[in-house]
Amino acid sequence: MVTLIRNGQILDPRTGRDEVGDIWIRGDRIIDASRENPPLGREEADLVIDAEGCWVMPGLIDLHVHLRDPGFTYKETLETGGKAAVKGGITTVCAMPNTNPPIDDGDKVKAVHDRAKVESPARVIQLGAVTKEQGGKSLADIRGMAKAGCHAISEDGKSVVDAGLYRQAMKLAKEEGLSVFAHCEEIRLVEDGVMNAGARARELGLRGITNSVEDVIVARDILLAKETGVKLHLCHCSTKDSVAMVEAAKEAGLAVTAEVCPHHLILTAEEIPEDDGNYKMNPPLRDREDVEALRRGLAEGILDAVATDHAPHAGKEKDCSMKEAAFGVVGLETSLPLIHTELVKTGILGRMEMVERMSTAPARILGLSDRGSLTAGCLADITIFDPRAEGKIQKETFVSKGTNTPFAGRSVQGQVKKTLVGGKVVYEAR
Ligand SMILES: NC(=O)N[C@@H](CC(=O)O)C(=O)O
Ligand SMILES: [Zn+2]
Ligand SMILES: [Zn+2]
Repeated sequence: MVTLIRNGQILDPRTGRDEVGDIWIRGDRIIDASRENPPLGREEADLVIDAEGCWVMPGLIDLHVHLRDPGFTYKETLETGGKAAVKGGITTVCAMPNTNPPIDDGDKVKAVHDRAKVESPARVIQLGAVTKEQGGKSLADIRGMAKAGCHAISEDGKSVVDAGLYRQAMKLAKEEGLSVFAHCEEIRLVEDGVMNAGARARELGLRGITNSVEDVIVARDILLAKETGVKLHLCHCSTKDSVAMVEAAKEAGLAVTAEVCPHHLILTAEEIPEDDGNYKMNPPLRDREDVEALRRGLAEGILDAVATDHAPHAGKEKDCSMKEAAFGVVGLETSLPLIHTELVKTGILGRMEMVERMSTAPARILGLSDRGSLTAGCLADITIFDPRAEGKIQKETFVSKGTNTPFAGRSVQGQVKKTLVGGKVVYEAR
């Protein structure tokens, strides 16, 4: 099967290619072709996709997603999460292991990978837990999970409190060539906080989460990574001091990378209109100066990647006071239009930088040399995005089981038109 994507604005951060052109696909790979040297006549392609006026970019890679499968399938499944991903232009997701049971051995990683190939239209990389049952007491089967292709370990949902155990995990991860994806939260500093500490929490009569909850663990984890030499990836950075510490770590030459979520880049705690559980996530929405630091960090590449931390929950777990609500918001279907509208259209991020932070950098962090680019030989995982389309975020249209978003009703510019995974069209806008 040969597919031709015609006349799109090709955006490939790995080569810097930014021009109107064609992409040719044979089977599941992109093939070497230029306008002057097409592999076939246009009539001979099995499928021709007209991408005029659209951006053609390497499929987005989301380093941080909760698919809730197995065990919490009332919130999301491999199928619904995978469909939400490709609708959002995301072709590979890293699934966090805080399922039920938690993914803590090689067989559990393999089981998700086997099922995902059948059930999810997006590619799924299952990350492994750091400790057995995410219990924080003994190490998970890190070697077995590495063999099953987990790419990284993460205790996401919490931090490993025991620094000694965490250091052992890092040493083992390094031996196995795995990264450690760190959720940074000093639980003993949380004191039942449910939103950012500050004026808005006081006005709403809610307990606050200070920046130090994140910052002290970011510092600890960077120092442990320095000692062990493991590749450390910091999840959902939300504070200005996190950005400063990542910058310092990079200047010191450490193998530290970091991600930031759309909600932390766009919303502040001050903008939380009322005590509504749909504004509750971990880490919480922060102050304006944190948001400014995150934006600067992303623009300058101190923060490497945008990841959604897609965290679906059932309606009854979110449509309530922040005191009762579960932590987490969805993001797969809204990330690209939000980042395009709020950061690219506003001039904070170039369009090429956007693609770099959402595809090329995540591929590099995961060590996936055949994704994150549109060069010949790469997997034909491709997102076709119309930057002109006007739209609104409407939960009613979500294919995720989760509708817990703080962005409902918001106007956005840009829409995913088609998503290809391995050369096959897996999503098409109606
Ligand atoms: N981010 C969240 O608020 N919630 C996540 C856990 C996590 O990412 O830490 C979840 O699993 O629901
Ligand atoms: Zn987390
Ligand atoms: Zn998470």
